[in-house]
Amino acid sequence: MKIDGTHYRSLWWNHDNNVLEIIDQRWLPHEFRVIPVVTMQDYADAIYEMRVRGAPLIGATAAYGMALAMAEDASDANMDAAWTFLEKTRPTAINLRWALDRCRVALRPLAEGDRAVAALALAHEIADEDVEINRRIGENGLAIIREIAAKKPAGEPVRLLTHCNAGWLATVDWGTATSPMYQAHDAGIALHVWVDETRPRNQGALTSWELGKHGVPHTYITDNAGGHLMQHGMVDMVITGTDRTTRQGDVCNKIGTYLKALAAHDNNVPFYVALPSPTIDWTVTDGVAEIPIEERNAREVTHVQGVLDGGGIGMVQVTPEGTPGGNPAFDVTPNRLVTGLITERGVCEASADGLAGLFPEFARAAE
Ligand SMILES: CSC[C@@H](O)[C@@H](O)C(=O)COP(=O)(O)O
Repeated sequence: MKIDGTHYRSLWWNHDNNVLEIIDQRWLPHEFRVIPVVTMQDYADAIYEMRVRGAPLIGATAAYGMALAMAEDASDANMDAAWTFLEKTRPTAINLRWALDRCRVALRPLAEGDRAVAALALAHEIADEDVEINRRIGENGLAIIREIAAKKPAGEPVRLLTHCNAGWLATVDWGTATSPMYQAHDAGIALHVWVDETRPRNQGALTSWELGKHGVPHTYITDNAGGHLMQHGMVDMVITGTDRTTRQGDVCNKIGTYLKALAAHDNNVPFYVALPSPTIDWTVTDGVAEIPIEERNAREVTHVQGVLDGGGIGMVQVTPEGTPGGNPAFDVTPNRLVTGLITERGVCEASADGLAGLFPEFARAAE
């Protein structure tokens, strides 16, 4: 993704200082700040405090955290301690555990003296793979957008709706839900994107920032506007990301996704989910019953961050003093509400058969 002409990933390795650098997303869209991640505590804080966020980016960050742990002490005991320390930072996005498991499986058989170099190489590999997966999701999603565009009157844009930020900032590059948007825009297809604000943390502002930087026309809307827009024929397709998708295609994503899927179903609007394969949890069948939903600090609901009238970034309280806030951060959309899953290997039905058809080796291994 380019920011004012410079290409960025959401994280990168600083070879001069031998340290990971990240874009501190807490300050976006108002300030673009880059910070180093130096200690194990920095890694845990970066994930928990959402300096990095989005399922794929959390996974890649955790892999670099494991690399730091191996550079400090490459023993089995420290590997297990780092796994536990990082895994507990955020419970819902499966990419975190997926990345930590992949590191542990690859590193365990190695001699302790070889683990630090191998762990860093593996973190780079996971980051690079994420970029390629998302590029391919973009190609596969582009085909769907093309089909919709072909049926529209000349000059009318394809109107998409997205929830949260499943963008470049939530991955290492491209984004998942936004990758088809960027590729369609770059292919000359006229688009307009409705961007849900996504309370409580307003990740829609991140999506708006990204789309703006890429020149994709968009409008920031309240979370409650989508149903109305769909009733009035103003949405051609919904695309969201996912934090964990079950083997039968139930999709757990940012709170409010389920309501968008219900509205889409009621209005015959296709509802697609952009799904990188590391986000599939092959051990889970029923998403509503089995996926742990992160409950975050109520202050994220009772307060909102933004630019203050006098300048500077600050928090304002929106509730009466003492009102309790509730903050479940994700919800589950059952597969029956999902039109299709856009993966790096192609598009499939949101079902056990659909996923097993595209990823037979993982489905078999999970049996
Ligand atoms: C490609 S990102 C997919 C999801 O991780 C995204 O939609 C989302 O819900 C992010 O939640 P967040 O709490 O901001 O980490």
